[in-house]
Amino acid sequence: MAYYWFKAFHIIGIVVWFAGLFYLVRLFVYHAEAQEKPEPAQSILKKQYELMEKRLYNIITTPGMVVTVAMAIGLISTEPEILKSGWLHIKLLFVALLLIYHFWCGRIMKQLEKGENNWNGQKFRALNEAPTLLLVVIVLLAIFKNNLPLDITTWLIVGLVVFMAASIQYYAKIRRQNEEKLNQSENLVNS
Ligand code: HEM
Repeated sequence: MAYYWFKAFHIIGIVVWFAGLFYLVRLFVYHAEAQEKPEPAQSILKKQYELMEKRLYNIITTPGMVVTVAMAIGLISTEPEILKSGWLHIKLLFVALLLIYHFWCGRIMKQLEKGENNWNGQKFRALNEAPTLLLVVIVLLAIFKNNLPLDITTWLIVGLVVFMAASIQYYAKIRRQNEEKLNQSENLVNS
């Protein structure tokens, strides 16, 4: 029975962790764009995003990670045989990448606070696609385990995820270009 409790809270931890990671990097997008705004808007927005990022990272994202990992340790300690499974070893490689991404985001947060990060919104938007790919691969490994099919269906699904991520980036780019054009024509009318 303990195994099911660990698994339930493992999945709850994952949901919380990913919600935090996705929202954090979205805040980085707004934060980076705020740095291009005129004063006093720039300082006001910067302060607000710093506060939101810190709270999100410390109260949601990191606890989500801790719960996920702690419950995984619980799962393994109740069924140590699992440690011999090949799929778990591969999954752990991707989880390691996810952990690196998590702490790297924490570093970016501090750099933004000190004004030491000069990434633009576009770069952060692209960065926000990385956890999507990790999520898909890790969940597929956890579900299919050693039977993960590497046939056309899997590649079609991975291709679809990449296509969706690229389409979102493309749509955001077109929308920003239209906004810039609108702002330029408004400035022309006002001047
Ligand atoms: C320290 C890192 C992790 C370890 C050691 C770990 C280990 C495990 C173990 C032992 C199970 C039980 C497998 C079973 O009952 O068949 C499990 C289930 C699961 N894990 Fe993880 N996990 C980790 C992180 C993650 C992450 C980051 C995700 C998602 C991105 C994830 C997704 C899942 C899912 C969806 C299940 C349920 C699979 C099922 O019931 O068939 N895990 N994990």
